[in-house]
Amino acid sequence: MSNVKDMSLADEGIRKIKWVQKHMPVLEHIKKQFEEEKPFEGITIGSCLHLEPKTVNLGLTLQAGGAEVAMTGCNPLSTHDDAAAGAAALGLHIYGWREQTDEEYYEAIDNVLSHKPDVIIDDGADMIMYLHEKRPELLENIKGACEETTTGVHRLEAMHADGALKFPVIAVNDAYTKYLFDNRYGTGQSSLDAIMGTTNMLIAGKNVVVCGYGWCGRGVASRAAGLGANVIVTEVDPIRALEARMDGYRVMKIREAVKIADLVVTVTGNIDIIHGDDFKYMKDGCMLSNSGHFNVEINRGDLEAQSVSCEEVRESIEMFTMKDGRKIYLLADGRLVNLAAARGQGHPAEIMDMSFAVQALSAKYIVENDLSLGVEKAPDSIDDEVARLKLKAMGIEIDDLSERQKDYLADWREGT
Ligand SMILES: NC(=O)c1ccc[n+]([C@@H]2O[C@H](COP(=O)([O-])OP(=O)(O)OC[C@H]3O[C@@H](n4cnc5c(N)ncnc54)[C@H](O)[C@@H]3O)[C@@H](O)[C@H]2O)c1
Ligand SMILES: N[C@@H](CCSC[C@H]1O[C@@H](n2cnc3c(=O)[nH]cnc32)[C@H](O)[C@@H]1O)C(=O)O
Repeated sequence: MSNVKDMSLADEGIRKIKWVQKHMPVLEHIKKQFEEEKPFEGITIGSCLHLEPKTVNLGLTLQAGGAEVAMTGCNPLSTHDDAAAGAAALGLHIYGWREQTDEEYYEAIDNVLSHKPDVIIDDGADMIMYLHEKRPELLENIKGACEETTTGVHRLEAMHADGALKFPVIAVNDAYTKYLFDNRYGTGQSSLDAIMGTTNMLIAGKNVVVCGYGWCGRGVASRAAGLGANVIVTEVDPIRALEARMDGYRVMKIREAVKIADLVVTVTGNIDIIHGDDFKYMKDGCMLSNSGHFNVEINRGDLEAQSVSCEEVRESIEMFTMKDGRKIYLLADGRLVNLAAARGQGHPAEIMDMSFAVQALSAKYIVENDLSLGVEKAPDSIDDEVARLKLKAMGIEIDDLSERQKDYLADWREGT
C-alpha cells in the first residue's frame, strides 16, 4: 500500500533510481549479499528518511534482503514525488509527497508505523519520538532503530538520559564512514549546489558566514572558500573556533558577522542562531539559509515581526521587506537548503552510498544481535567493511602492516 502524489511520475522516478544505483557501488554490493543471505526474512522495516532516489535504493537493498519496507520522508519539503512514485511501483510501501503540512507529515509517519515495523530507520528522530508518544502499543515489536543524523543522535541520547527511550538505537551518524564524508563533503557540496541553483548568484568575492564549525560547517566553509568566498565562521566552542581560524577563516561573534554577511549558512543543530536584533544589522540583500536541522536555526517569527511584507520572488526564495526598506532573503523556508529547496538534490550518490551502506549493515546487526537499551555507535567492523568496499570500488589499494611493523607498534622497549 502507498500514498504518493502521482503514480504517473513512476517511470521518471525509476530512471533516477537507476542513475543513482550506478554510483552507489557499496550499497549494490551489499544488495547482492542480502539477496543471497536474506537477513530480513519475516522482518518489517519502517523508515523516515529524505525520500528521494538514493533513499529508495536503500529501501530496495533492504527489500532484497527479504524485508517488507515502508518509507516516508523526514522533512515536509524534501520528498521527490517522482522517486516516491517509482519506489511504490517497485513494491515498497511509500507514504509522502513534497510540501506536506505538519499534520500530513505526521500522518505519513503514522502510516508507516501501521505496518508494525521490527526495525526503524530514522533521520532526526521524529518517527522514534512519535512512536513513543502516539503509538506506544507498537513499542513491543521494535527490536531496534538506526539514527542517521547528529541532531537525531543528540535527541535520542537526551531521551535515554531521561529514561524515556524504550529500545536500542544505533547511532549511524557516529560511524566514521558517515560523518567524516556525509556531514563534511556531502553537506559542503550539496549546500553550495542548492544555494547556487536556487539563487543563480555568484559566490566568489562574497562574505559567506558559516555558523557552526562542526563536520558540516567545515565542509560548507571549505567549499565556499573554494568558490572564492571570504569565509567568516561563528562558533561557541573555543577549540572549534581556533581550528576555524587556523584553517584560514575569520572568526567573530554572530552580531559582528551579520553586519557584513552577503550569505549566511547555519549548520549548528541549535536554535535561534539568527534571531531578534540580528536582522536589524543585516545589509540590504543579505541571504539566509540553513543546512543544519529543522527550521529553527533562523528564527522566522522574529524576521516576520520586523518586516512589512514577504513575497516569494523566485522558487524557494522569500523576500522580506524590512521597515527601513532593506530586503532580506530567506531560502527554503529556513529548512535545510540542500534538501528542502526545490533545486536541492541532497548529497551526491557516492556519499550516500557510504551512509546508507552503514544503515543497511546496522539494520542487519540489529536483527542478528540482542542489543542493550541505549544509543550506541555502529560497530567498528561495519565502518571497516564500508571503507574497504568503498576503496575497492574506487580502485584504490592501500598497504598492509608488515609483521615487523605490527611488532614495533606493540613494543614499548624499542626507543632511540
Ligand atoms: N544538511 C545536511 O544534509 C546535513 C548533513 C549532516 C548533518 N546535518 C545536521 O547539521 C547539524 C550540524 O551537524 P554536525 O555533524 O556538523 O554537528 P557538530 O556537532 O559536529 O557541529 C555543530 C557545531 O555548531 C556549534 N554551535 C552550536 N551552537 C552554536 C551557536 N549558537 N553559534 C555558533 N556555533 C554553534 C557547535 O559548537 C559545533 O561545533 C546537525 O543538526 C545535523 O543533524 C545536516
Ligand atoms: N529530519 C531533519 C534531519 C536533518 S537531515 C540531515 C541528514 O540528511 C541526510 N541526507 C543528506 N542528503 C541526503 C540525500 O540526498 N538523501 C537522503 N538523505 C540525505 C544526511 O545523511 C544527514 O545526516 C530535517 O529535515 O531537518
